[in-house]
Amino acid sequence: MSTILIAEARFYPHLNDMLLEGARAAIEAAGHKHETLTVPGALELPGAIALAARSGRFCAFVALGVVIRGETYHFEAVSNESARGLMDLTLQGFAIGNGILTVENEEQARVRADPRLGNKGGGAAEAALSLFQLREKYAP
Ligand SMILES: Nc1c(NC[C@H](O)[C@H](O)[C@H](O)CO)[nH]c(=O)[nH]c1=O
Ligand SMILES: CC(=O)[C@@H](O)COP(=O)(O)O
Repeated sequence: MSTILIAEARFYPHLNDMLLEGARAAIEAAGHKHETLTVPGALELPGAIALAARSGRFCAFVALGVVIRGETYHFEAVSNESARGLMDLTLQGFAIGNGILTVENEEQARVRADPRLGNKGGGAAEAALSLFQLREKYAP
């Protein structure tokens, strides 16, 4: 059994709670332990994961957050840079599932975050686990 770190950006707490529920359920169903850290927004997620990884305590990471389009270019900056940061870490060999929703409105986010509907938190956890398993197989 290994520990997976869930990093959550708590910008929209009620939506994040659903992502968290799905991610935790998927990790537990796979027989792993999990811990959760919280940061203010999605832009902090890659840095938080990079820092936590230095502890050497986690076999995989799940990034959870919700970015909803506003009036300015900020949406693109937060959406694209959080994804880029996570991908940079992934290509360095970290097993990371990206569960950051980038949506037009709250209803789109709700449908995707709800574990009984889109369950994107659970999907991100399963993606992290799949990369972890590949690393165990090819680069143990
Ligand atoms: N607008 C959203 C943000 N913005 C905040 C940034 O992520 C960041 O925390 C701030 O710029 C300080 O570095 N974050 C989200 O997670 N969702 C948003 O919709
Ligand atoms: C991520 C966003 O687009 C949003 O939260 C920021 O809104 P705005 O562009 O209206 O400042």
